[in-house]
Amino acid sequence: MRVPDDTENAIRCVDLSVSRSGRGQAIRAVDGVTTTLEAGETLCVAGPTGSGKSSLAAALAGARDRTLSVSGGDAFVTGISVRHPGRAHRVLTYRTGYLPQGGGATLPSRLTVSEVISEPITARDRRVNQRALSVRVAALLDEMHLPLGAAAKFPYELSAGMRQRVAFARALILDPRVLVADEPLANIDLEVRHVIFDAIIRRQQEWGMAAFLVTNDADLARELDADRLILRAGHVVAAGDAEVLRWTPGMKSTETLLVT
Ligand SMILES: Nc1ncnc2c1ncn2[C@@H]1O[C@H](COP(=O)(O)OP(=O)(O)OP(=O)(O)O)[C@@H](O)[C@H]1O
Repeated sequence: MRVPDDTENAIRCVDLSVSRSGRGQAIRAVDGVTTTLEAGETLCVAGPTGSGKSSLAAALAGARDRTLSVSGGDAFVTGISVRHPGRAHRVLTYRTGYLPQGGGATLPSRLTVSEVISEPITARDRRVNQRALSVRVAALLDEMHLPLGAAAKFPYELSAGMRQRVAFARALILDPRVLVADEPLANIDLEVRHVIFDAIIRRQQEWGMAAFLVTNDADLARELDADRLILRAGHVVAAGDAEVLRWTPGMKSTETLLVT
């Protein structure tokens, strides 16, 4: 099987629609989104609650979620279709580091922090060199400003902010080409904000990691010199770079928010 590989466009959404089906009827959580994120760049997605940000992120990350389906258009992540990834799904989730919404609060409770962080590797290959893995986990703990002793602890023994940094480390363990992080700053104290910021910048500079971030934090978008995408009711209402947001005709900037 030859897996597509687009090294320029980390993410390319083409009229992408994503449906959610809960107990009731399916709804279109994301409706006709077209956007591109190039390698090495950052895109911050903002919008009010229920506007489809998390559904978009989950679809792009190839999350296994029965309530979620790509119902129109497509998106290509490093060239791999998220609508019909087929056997390339494994490569898609290998190239993409995913921090789901509430990632810190939903860590596997029976695993130690070290096991949680290394799970994306151990789940793929059980014969991994344990010593090399421990070194890698230790380096990530250090980068996340977490004590080395946290490795042997269980998630419930850590604060919410520490757990979020553990979830972030887990998203980074495979040296992803694309980071999809849903509210990466959730529960993160002001003093350690820069840890998240620095980790993203370092990887962008080292290997051109692209970052797709769900955040309503305008400061983060500014600090990362990110492009912006503003959603409302599943639609893109504005998009642009850090300086200029272009509003979709018919949308009033005052309606939307948050991103000034
Ligand atoms: N697991 C789910 N099952 C069914 N419907 C869902 C599910 N998750 C989200 N939805 C619905 O999909 C729509 C988009 O929600 P989504 O969580 O993607 O938006 P959001 O912008 O990320 O919101 P928030 O900022 O509150 O997280 C909403 O109408 C929501 O009710």
